[in-house]
Amino acid sequence: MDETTKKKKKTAECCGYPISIFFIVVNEFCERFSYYGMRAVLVLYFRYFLLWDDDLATSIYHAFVALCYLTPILGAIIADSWLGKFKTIIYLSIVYAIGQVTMAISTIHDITDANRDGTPDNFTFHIALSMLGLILIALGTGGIKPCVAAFGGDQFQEHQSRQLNTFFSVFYLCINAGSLLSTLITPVLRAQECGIHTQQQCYPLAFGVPAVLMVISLVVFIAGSGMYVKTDPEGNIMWSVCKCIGFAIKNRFRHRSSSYPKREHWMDWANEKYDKLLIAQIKMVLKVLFLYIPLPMFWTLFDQKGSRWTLQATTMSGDFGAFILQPDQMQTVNPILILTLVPIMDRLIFPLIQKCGLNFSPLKRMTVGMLFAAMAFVSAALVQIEIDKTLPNFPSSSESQLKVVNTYSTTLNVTISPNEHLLIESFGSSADYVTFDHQDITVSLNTNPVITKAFSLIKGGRQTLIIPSDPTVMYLKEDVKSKPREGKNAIRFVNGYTADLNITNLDSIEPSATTNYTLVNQGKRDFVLRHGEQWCEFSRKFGFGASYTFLIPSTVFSDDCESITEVEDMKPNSVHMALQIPQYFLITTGEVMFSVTGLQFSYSQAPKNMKSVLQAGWLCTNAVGNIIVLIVAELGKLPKQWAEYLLFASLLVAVSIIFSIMAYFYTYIDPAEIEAQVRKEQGLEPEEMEKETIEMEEKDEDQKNEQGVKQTKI
Ligand SMILES: N[C@@H](Cc1ccc(O)cc1)C(=O)NCC(=O)O
Repeated sequence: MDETTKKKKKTAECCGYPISIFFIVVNEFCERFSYYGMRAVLVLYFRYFLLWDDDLATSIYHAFVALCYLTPILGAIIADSWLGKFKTIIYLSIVYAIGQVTMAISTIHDITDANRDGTPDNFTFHIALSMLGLILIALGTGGIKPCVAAFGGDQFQEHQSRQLNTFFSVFYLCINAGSLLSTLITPVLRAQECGIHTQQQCYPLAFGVPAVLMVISLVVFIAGSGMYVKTDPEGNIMWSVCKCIGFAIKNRFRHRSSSYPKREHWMDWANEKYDKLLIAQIKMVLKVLFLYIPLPMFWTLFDQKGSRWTLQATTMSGDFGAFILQPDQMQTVNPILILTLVPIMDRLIFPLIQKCGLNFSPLKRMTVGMLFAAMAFVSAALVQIEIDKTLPNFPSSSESQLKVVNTYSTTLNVTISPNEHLLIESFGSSADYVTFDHQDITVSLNTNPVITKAFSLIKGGRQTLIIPSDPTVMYLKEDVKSKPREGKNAIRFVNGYTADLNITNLDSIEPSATTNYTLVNQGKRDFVLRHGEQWCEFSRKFGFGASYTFLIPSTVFSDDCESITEVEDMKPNSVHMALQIPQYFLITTGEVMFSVTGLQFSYSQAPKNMKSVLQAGWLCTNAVGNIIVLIVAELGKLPKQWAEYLLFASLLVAVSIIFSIMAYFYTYIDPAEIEAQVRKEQGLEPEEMEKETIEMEEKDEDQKNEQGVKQTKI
């Protein structure tokens, strides 16, 4: 059907739904698979392929997500004023697919690995290519986002309003089915090994599969081509809207004297020059955009699932008996709950509320959704308080902490000036860290003769004083001072053997030396210790987030590794990750009430020619929410994490109260009805009216030049 045709065509239906919806829903499933699948491994790619540090990786990741929610404005402008939704989706999906392919290519290390050592030789090439890929992806995914939902809505006829509401729920289910599958699959693909010259983590596969899914998404969308209802772009509507608003403000200012009668709405000051229909449409959009002002706060809390809550999970135990859950996998609870909650809400809760005679209007649902999100953060705060009880007492920025490990042959009396006395047996350690509020210390050992040595401790750090078999060379070794990342365990070895030792996956250690920390996953791990022909095997079962120093004695080979002792520098996590389920349940219930409803509301309250614009406005609230997260992260945190969670919860409660007041004064409209009424008032038939709107806009510039601004005194 020609895009210039203005009337909706009668569409083929199945069970009361337009068949074209099938293609849109499958397209959305594939696209969200592609987006979330790529996002799931993106930070790891930055961190371990491009070798960026944690801060840079996290900042670029959040900046990318924010960009993905800002580009919808561009997509909406292109769709509503130039290409129409159908062509915009096709063209921007091509850009998106090219972006995904570019991204996948940028992860092939063999392209620049001339020396075949498994790492790229030209990082600039990989960074440039991946940034280009990400920009194209952000443009594509953000650009099509407001168009796809609105285009789906356009497929419904007026008599299908019940089906239209179900469509938005099914649409949301598809988003979450796609994202759930991809967030489970792409990390597994990434963990495979692949490569031409050397075998490395398979990022090309982890990014390649989302690229393929994006191509499939495009093909599916094109396949439905003949069945879609395609509404026209209305000319440069955004430009007309801006000019009309500008004129209203200017005209109001010109007539600011009290001798001019007031007008019902400030936009009515555009009456002299602009068409009544356009003014009525702008009023509708502004009313909704005004309501959006408090909404970013919801996303600020919601998007912390991926950051703060995942970090919280790294301090918890993911041992569920039958399976082990990694901290970042906990996020998949969100789409799983969406898939169960959306049908329950739609089929059970909302109809039940309606049956009870309660008016649970969209804006009320959104307010309740915000309150649920606030409760989720209260729940997160309670969990945090439980975790804090089990966390070590880390030093403040002005303190230093010290532990002593004795690998000398006898028990030692260790005096740390001025008045710390520790009795430490051979191959043992002090019970816990001793905290100092000064850095310079002197250590004395009761050896014969007494050995005394001065040390300067690291401010805000944790260190261990290693006393080797020759105590005169005792030395400080820096310890981990936060929970190891991703729930892993940090381990190291002190070599009390008389010669160099080789330990599986570690460099050779000299006698009396201590290795740096190595991160090991939860579960049983085996290490082989070797010196020349001699070897023994040492096994240890690890939990989550602990840190150990293993002391290897000189008798290690004669007793088959039995005599290796373990010093627990940091206890394993003991609070179970299942305690996060209530907060996930609350935030997801909030999401269903807030986000699914917001999507429907944005569509239903927008005039026909500005539906994508309003969808973009809705998505922008998400971008602003992400930017707030970035700012809060930069400004620093409250000293206690639970206090920060409570602060966010209180802010959202305050915002939801403001929103409920704003919502109270909002009157729901039927844009089509208002438009018809304005047309009637002007005595125009619908088509005549639309023609006139376009003509007026075209004439607008000429009129301005010929007559100047028409000044009518009212
Ligand atoms: N519930 C989110 C999707 C999601 C899935 C997995 C995660 O780890 C986080 C979020 C959702 O529906 N978002 C809307 C969208 O359009 O993507």
